[in-house]
Amino acid sequence: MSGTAILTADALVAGYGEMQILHGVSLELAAGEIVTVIGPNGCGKSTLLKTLAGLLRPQGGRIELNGLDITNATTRDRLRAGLGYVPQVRNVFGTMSVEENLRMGLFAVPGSIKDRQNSVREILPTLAEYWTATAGKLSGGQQQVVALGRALMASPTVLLLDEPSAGLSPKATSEVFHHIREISNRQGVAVLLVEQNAHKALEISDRCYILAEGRNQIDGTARSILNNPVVGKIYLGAYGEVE
Ligand SMILES: Nc1ncnc2c1ncn2[C@@H]1O[C@H](COP(=O)(O)OP(=O)(O)OP(=O)(O)O)[C@@H](O)[C@H]1O
Repeated sequence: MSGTAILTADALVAGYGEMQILHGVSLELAAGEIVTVIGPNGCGKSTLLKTLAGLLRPQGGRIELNGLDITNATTRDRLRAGLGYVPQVRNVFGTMSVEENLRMGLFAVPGSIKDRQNSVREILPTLAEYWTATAGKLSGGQQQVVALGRALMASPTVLLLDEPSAGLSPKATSEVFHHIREISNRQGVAVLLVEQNAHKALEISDRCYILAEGRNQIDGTARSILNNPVVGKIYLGAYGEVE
């Protein structure tokens, strides 16, 4: 990793009731980095993001954001400290307009709605095309951009994105990934991405963590993971032929 860590997870243990899913997962994220977490179905990728976002209380380990211990902080406090989260499903308010969806992004943090909306529209100019539309009537790709926009309203320093390409066409996936790259490049936001679409995600990523059975397996630069034939065969093979 280059630069100082903005988000650190150390030896996270978490799960659901008696069922432990994460058995000591650790990771670091620096400002402006895009880092992808990949791994087999059910290995705990979404559980990791939920734990970082504060939806699941860890049974062990520590999470720090900007040097602040947020291990037991509420989701609201995490949001205020600069942690944004876009879940995989139900990530827009379907009956509200795009403009109203973005307003909702500022519910827990102080700020001028108009100023923030203007700033978000500069980073995601495509929002202007469907600004007054009802969010639930938009395509999957457009809804994903709305979800990104809503998360950006709170001026996060870190964005956690759970499978932003889920259910999208290859074209829509490329567009969403382009927006993610822009958010990182132009705003210096650190992005932690969980993805099934490992190849495409790695193409826009700086680094990668591979999880298996709730544990860290391999990590390295995205390039080294993409170029490693053994890793490619085991972890990327299933996705390698998908455009
Ligand atoms: N709310 C829940 N209650 C109980 N078990 C759950 C819950 N959510 C997930 N699990 C279980 O936790 C394990 C890890 O799930 P998780 O969604 O974190 O995996 P994942 O790596 O994101 O998988 P996928 O790639 O399929 O989305 C799975 O066995 C899953 O069935």
